[in-house]
Amino acid sequence: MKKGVLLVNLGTPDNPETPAVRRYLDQFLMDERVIDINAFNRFLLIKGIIVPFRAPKSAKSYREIWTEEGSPLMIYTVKTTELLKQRLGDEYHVEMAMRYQSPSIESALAKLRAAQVTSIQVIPLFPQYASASTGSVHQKVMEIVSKWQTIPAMSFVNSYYDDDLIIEAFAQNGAKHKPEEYDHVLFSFHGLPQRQMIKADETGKHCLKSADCCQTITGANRFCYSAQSHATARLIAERLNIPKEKYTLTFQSRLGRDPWMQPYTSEVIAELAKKGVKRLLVFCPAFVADCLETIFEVSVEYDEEFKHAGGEHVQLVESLNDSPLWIDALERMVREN
Ligand SMILES: C=CC1=C(C)c2cc3[nH]c(cc4nc(cc5[nH]c(cc1n2)c(C)c5CCC(=O)O)C(CCC(=O)O)=C4C)c(C)c3C=C
Ligand SMILES: [Fe+2]
Ligand SMILES: [Fe+2]
Repeated sequence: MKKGVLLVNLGTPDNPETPAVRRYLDQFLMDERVIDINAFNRFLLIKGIIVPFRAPKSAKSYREIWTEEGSPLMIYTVKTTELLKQRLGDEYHVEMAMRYQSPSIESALAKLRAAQVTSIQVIPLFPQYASASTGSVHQKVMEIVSKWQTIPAMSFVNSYYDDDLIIEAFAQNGAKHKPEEYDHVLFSFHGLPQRQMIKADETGKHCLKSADCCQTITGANRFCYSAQSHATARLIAERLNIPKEKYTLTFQSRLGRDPWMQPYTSEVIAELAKKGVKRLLVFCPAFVADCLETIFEVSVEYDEEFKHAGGEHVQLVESLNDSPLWIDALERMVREN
């Protein structure tokens, strides 16, 4: 009998045309953990404003990154799954799913059930915990499995923001670009609304109560996406000997008008260019696979904004994708569970 492993990434549209992007955004943004406002307002905002306006614009961006094999996020997630299967051998049954669109978590769990696995280890493909990403995956898996007559031993990976192999994998990808030859380094993480950051502090006494609340991990902020992001950036910078004054942590991909985690990548890029920074190296360690947010938002949009403000070049550090160290990290996570 085999042990089950379920890798879950965010999801991507089935194709880069507006109807498919609309279906994707609709399912994604109607998730109560992603747009965490009351159900009626969420319905009006998403169905009435965000999806109709955003779908054609996002579809255009998706067409820029789409390859003959499909969406980069899907390609790398499939490759990662295949490589992990090879590493783990016959003792394990590995399946892959996407939180939104396909392949669904329902279908992957059905395959694990049909394979009569004795246990299921759920690994969301997000190094830092956020309710909107990891939490949503956990909730969806629990909703489905809780309806089964017999429930196997379940385990859920929360985060791996400080895993030494993950840090090494990002650092090695960065080292290829010789960070010492850049004027400045950014660690640009996917952002979240500030209210989601505050909700992660169950004590109500820590988050945003001091300017350095995210600089150390404590009981109150152990599940804070921002504090975990700061730890990831600090560890990569230390590993590459990048001095504190030469790097900045920022948050990208803001959606809507509410305040999100700060500082915003686009504002810092413009400020750096105005200060005379010409060459900028950008790590995106919230993503384990290159996707729209890295290939398009950083390499195309931020590069344009940076040049417009007087800079010369934004260089993206490629994500973990199918790198052997990333597979080493996953293999160890599974075997040590
Ligand atoms: C790192 C994990 C992610 C978190 C946390 C997250 C939160 C979050 N995202 C949105 C809105 C959008 N995100 C979009 C794309 C996107 N987001 C992530 C990861 C996280 N999001 C990835 C990997 C991707 C790329 C997917 C791909 O197909 O390549 C998009 C769609 C693109 C666009 O229209 O800009 C939206 C919208 C919110 C609102 C949110 C938390 C509140
Ligand atoms: Fe996102
Ligand atoms: Fe904080």
